[in-house]
Amino acid sequence: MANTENEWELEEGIPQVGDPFIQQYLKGRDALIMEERKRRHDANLRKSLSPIAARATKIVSQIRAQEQNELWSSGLDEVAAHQADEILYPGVMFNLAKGRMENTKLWKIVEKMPKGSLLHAHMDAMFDINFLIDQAFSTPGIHMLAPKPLITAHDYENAPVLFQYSSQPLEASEDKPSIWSETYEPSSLISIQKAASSFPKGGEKGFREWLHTRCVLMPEHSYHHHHGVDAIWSIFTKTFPIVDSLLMYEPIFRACLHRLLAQLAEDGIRYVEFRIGFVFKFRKEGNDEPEEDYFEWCHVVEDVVAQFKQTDAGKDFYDPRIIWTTLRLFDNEGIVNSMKQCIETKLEFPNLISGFDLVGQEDNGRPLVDLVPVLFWFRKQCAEEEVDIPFFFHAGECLGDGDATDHNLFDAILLGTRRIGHAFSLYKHPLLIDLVKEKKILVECCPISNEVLRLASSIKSHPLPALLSRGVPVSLCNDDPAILGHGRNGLTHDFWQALQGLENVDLVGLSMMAQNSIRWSCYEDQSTAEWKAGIQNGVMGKGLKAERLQAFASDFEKFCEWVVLEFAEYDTGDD
Ligand SMILES: O=c1[nH]cnc2c1ncn2[C@@H]1O[C@H](CO)[C@@H](O)[C@H]1O
Repeated sequence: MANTENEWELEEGIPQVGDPFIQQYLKGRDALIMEERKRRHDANLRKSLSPIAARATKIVSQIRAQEQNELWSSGLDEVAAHQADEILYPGVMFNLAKGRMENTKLWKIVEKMPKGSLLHAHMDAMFDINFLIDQAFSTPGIHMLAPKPLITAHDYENAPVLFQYSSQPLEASEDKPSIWSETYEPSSLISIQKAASSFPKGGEKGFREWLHTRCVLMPEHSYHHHHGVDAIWSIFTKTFPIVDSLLMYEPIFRACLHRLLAQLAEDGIRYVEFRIGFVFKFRKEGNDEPEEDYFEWCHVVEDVVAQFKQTDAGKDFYDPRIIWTTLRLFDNEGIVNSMKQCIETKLEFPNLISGFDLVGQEDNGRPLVDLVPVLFWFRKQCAEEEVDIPFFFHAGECLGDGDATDHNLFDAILLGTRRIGHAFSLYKHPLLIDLVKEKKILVECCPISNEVLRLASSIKSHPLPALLSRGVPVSLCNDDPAILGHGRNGLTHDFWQALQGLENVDLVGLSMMAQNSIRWSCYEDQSTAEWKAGIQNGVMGKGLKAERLQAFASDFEKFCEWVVLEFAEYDTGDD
């Protein structure tokens, strides 16, 4: 067959691959590809791989290729595949891939990989909702309230509801009309037990299911990309008050935080910088009155961390820190009040508070340029109080090209942000890309969040590779795993998506991003000069950061040894 083809081609005068000038073309082509690779984020790391890491990388890429061929094609014929909505290909949307993804060899590998630090995660969006609901039922005194009764289907889906601790006896709820009745007295407290047993759609079981749907984005929400970003944000933002109101009672918060830290450690993460919007009210155990400030909340965080570090799972975990966040849609007064609280809390808990940011939908909130006066005020105030609270701004989490949200990137950089949250629109800014590299700013990239919140419909259409190819430092983050539908804490899903969906991202690429997460961790207060030196010197530097990079290097080497042993059948030996 090949011969006949060949003969035909020769007769026609078609040059053959072996011909010297075609070979020369191919050599030039390879050289161009290699030349471009030198600009990639992981080019240097690739040159300095240990032999075992090089072998593990090849093995992982082999497994990826095999799974792409065997697992990520449905085996159904075209019509059946369409009917079953099972059209599988590498890079298929997160929620459609999730179940299958968690049963792959690639998953087993990524799960085991040491992942460094988690730098972009909203703490209140990280607690497994079913666990939270269990806690609400098992903790004495949890009550439900709503500004108006929930009657219509629309109310069930949208109306605000909250939870609150109260010392009032259970019987106090007994004779009151429940939340689901026209005669419910607005904002009166009904015990969660009564609210659940009187739930018209299936009692406690139905109540638990309903509550769960009010606290997470369902897969269908993420599929409907044509509904746009604002529509999903409107559902997304309604989840937070419910979750926060449950979470911000001391006994529940303690149980949830301890469990969360254990899950992160289990996933190979050794440090986390939590963002949390300080707009909730925190109640200490048994207190009807909420705290006025966040000192008690900070005490609890420190206490739970200390307890966790006593456990076997927590012994290698580094002390987490908190990026203080406020909402970008607040007016100046609201933002300044939060800034004052931030400084007050920093003075009291210097080791806990690491930075400042503004959260909430960027398109729907105030752009950074509007906030320049208050941000300058904050800087001055910090200087007067002799505290260092660097910025870690969200910016460019949008589809805009040249609109106000897109322009947040300019301000984030000009205002000296140390990292940028999302920077989804950065790939459209050649000058800013150069600046980000020059100023050593890291992009906290959250690929699954961007998919679910409808900025990209798949990892394949995500701007991550556009940044990596230009040598922008990136770390992968999970943003809001409990609400977005990751179904578990950790970075395995986001790492897996990048590895499986992007041919250019292999084990070296993942390792680079994990190392970056350590280099850009704000483990301790540092002046700008110290911070930059720490990043610049990396593993060769002195101090905490260098030590932790060394620890990662040794963990990663052990992990590579495991890959080589565990998947020996894929090992084709050294080059
Ligand atoms: O991806 C995000 N971009 C901006 N804000 C966010 C994102 N995820 C959560 N929040 C915001 O953070 C607060 C909870 O800590 C919530 O206000 C939520 O809207």
